[in-house]
Amino acid sequence: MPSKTDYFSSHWPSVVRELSCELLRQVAAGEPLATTFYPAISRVLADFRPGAIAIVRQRGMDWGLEPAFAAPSDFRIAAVPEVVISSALEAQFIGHDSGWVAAAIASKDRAPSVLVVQLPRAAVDQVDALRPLMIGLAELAALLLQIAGDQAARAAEIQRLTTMLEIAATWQQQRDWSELLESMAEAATQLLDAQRASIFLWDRRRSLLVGRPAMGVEGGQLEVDDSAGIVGAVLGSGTAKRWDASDSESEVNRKPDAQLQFQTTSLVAVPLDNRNGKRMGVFEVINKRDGRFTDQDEQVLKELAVHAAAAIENSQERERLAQNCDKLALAVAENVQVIGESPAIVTLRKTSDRVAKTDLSVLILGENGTGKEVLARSIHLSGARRHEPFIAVNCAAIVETLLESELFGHEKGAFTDAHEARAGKFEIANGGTLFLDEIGDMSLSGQAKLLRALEEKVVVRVGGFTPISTDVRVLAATNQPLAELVRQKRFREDLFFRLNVVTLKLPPLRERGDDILLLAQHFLEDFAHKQGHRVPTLSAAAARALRSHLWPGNIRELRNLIERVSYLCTSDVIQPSDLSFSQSPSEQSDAQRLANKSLNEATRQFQIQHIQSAIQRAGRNMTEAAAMLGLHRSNLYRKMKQLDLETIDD
Ligand SMILES: Nc1ncnc2c1ncn2[C@@H]1O[C@H](COP(=O)(O)OP(=O)(O)OP(=O)(O)O)[C@@H](O)[C@H]1O
Repeated sequence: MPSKTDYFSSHWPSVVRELSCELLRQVAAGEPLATTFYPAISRVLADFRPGAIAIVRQRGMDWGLEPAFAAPSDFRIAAVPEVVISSALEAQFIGHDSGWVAAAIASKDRAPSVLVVQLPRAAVDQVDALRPLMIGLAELAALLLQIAGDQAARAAEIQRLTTMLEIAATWQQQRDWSELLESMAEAATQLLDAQRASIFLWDRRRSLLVGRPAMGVEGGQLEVDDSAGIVGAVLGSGTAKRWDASDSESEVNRKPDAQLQFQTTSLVAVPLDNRNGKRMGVFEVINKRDGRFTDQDEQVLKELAVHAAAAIENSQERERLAQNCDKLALAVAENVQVIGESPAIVTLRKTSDRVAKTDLSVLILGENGTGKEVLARSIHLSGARRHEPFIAVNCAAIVETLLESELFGHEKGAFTDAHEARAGKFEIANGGTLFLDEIGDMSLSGQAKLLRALEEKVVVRVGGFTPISTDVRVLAATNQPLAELVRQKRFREDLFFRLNVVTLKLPPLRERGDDILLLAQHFLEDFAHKQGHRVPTLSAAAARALRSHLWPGNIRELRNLIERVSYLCTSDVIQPSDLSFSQSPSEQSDAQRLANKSLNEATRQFQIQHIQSAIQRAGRNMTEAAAMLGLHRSNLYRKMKQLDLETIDD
């Protein structure tokens, strides 16, 4: 091969120099020479009236046309006498009496090739004149072929890297573990033009390599001894290895072949190491379709292995995170339980467990502080949405003008204080649960907008135009008699039915019997734990006092009371005198508190309160309490049983 400075100097005839300038300019401009090369040579040789022109190249034992240039379609390689080609290779140039002249194309790393030209008989005399021209053209062809070869190699490298990046990107997004391994095997078989590929992950504990995918094996997974065969050797040494039938048979482990009913004839295996260099396994590709695996195949597999190891590690990390997340959700769910063993609560828990598994809308009814939000959270945490957000909105706490923006969000400048765009609760809760507390307090116009969002599953931010799809489960709660509000036209009937697919009613604490003590115990343990104290016990009298209190503030009141006791009581046993029941505002007016009740219920509640008050005033002496109430002691007991009150022995 001449060096670049030779082209335009010494021995090239000027026409070849001119042609080289023209063709190199084309190459520099990125124009392919495939179709222009032969016409250009024909021009240079025009005076010799050439017939056929071509570059032939050795292919195994035969000769074929040089694929880089498009030879004329009527060129018949068989017409070129073999001796012309072989002589040219030996002597650089030959003019043969058959009319063919040929010049060898020098090349270090390409198969031998020769420029052959057929001349009319008359021109054979001019062979001497042709010699410098042919040698110059052959040297130019060598240079161009080298450039074309370099360009093709660069294009192939770019293509390979692009494919590799695409593969790596898909792997990073792959969520399913077995699909990930299958996709790795497929990419490797394609890129290396092989029959099969497997990823062997190292199970150190069992000293096994677990190979996936493994076609034909039950469970699609193959287990081999981690020191056996080539895969074992690569795992142990950390260096890549190639093998084919000409190598020692003893190196391969034939057991997998027997299991897979397959015959390994060649293989390449490289180690799979994680980012910190820790060995994870081996990536193996089997049976090159055409010949044996090359250096380049090994290199490609090594690069694939880097991406594969990263994707496998990410996927394992994701799986670990998901498991941790599950554990966390479980731990949270354990903390958010509807505590209680009273029949009403047991039934409620059964129903709520069932609805948790669905996406049905649930309306939770109950007085203030009965645990409506706790129930809503437990439904969320027991359902498929538990890893997604739980967003609670207190509809009564938001002024009407802001409700829409709170729920649906707003765009910047939508109103005076909208200094920047903000997502609404529907958007934030996307994928999860939206808990609409105090729904009975929502204005009629707010109700209309909410209904539209629920029906269309789409929201539009205030001041915006783009519909935003939402996938939200809605749980609503109220302490108001919602059906009554519908009758009074203060709550939309259509929204009522939309929210009220399932109704769960939380009973007031005073109707939950011994649940009061279970809850009290729960809070005692909780606060003692927070303070790092021993859990105090309730004296029998204190337990009775808790049981007989009316709990207008329900569980919230109980929790606050236990919190106070936990912090203030210094003894290990809690006495009735430690229980400072706070005066509820509702207790100030029985008439007000009982206003919504039926006459029967109001009478029942009045009787309960009146009896409890008498018992307390009588210092828990039942005979005295009965006397204060103008009843016989046994009548008082009967009455208390009727009212489901716990009786006290004197
Ligand atoms: N099962 C429970 N376990 C522990 N705490 C509970 C439980 N149920 C209710 N509570 C506590 O009682 C208080 C009131 O509960 P929650 O807020 O769920 O009631 P609510 O009915 O939604 O009240 P409101 O009607 O005032 O919104 C909270 O402090 C809550 O932590």
